[in-house]
Amino acid sequence: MQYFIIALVVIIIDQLTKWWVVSSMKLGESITVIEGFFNLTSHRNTGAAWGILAGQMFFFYIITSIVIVIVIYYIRKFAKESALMGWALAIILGGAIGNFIDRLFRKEVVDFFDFIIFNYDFPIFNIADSALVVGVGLVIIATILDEKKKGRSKA
Ligand SMILES: CCC[C@@H]1OC(=O)[C@@H](C)C[C@H](C)CCCCC(=O)CCC[C@@H](CC)/C=C/C=C(\COC)CC[C@@H](O)[C@@H](O)C[C@H](O)CNC1=O
Repeated sequence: MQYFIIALVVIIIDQLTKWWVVSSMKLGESITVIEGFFNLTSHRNTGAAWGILAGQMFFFYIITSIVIVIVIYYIRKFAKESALMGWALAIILGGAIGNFIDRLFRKEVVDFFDFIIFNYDFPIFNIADSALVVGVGLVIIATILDEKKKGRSKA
């Protein structure tokens, strides 16, 4: 159950930051945080990463609903065995719902983290995207650790 609270915290932080960007920055406005490396830029994306499938909201509703159902199923199934897996899935759940809320009510996703890495202006993203990427990374780590643990117990 506490994993759903973690997802809720991610959603609240995500929605609060997006609300701040929408209410206090003009579209396209950019605030330099670290010169040449990190800006806060008010951006909108009607697609997924890199703007793929722009405008295909119905597709995103379907995909995100499937992601949410699968993650909830795995939280119920695996979170008892592995707290790390529970946290990872909860963070993914929060990220998926965070962007889902934007797609439902705004018909676009609010992005603002603008990093320029080695002169490449990485696509502008948000807390929900970060949660999704970090969550997927943690699922991979939890799975590897779990396989190692199983391997040791068999040996
Ligand atoms: C992170 C998943 C994207 C997120 O998926 C979601 O919502 C999920 C729940 C629903 C999608 C419809 C389905 C998954 C699509 C998978 C995908 O796209 C491949 C991703 C690979 C990954 C390997 C590293 C890149 C990551 C890139 C970015 C994030 O870097 C932190 C740049 C984000 C910016 O383009 C920003 O404008 C995006 C905008 O905010 C909308 N966000 C989404 O669609």
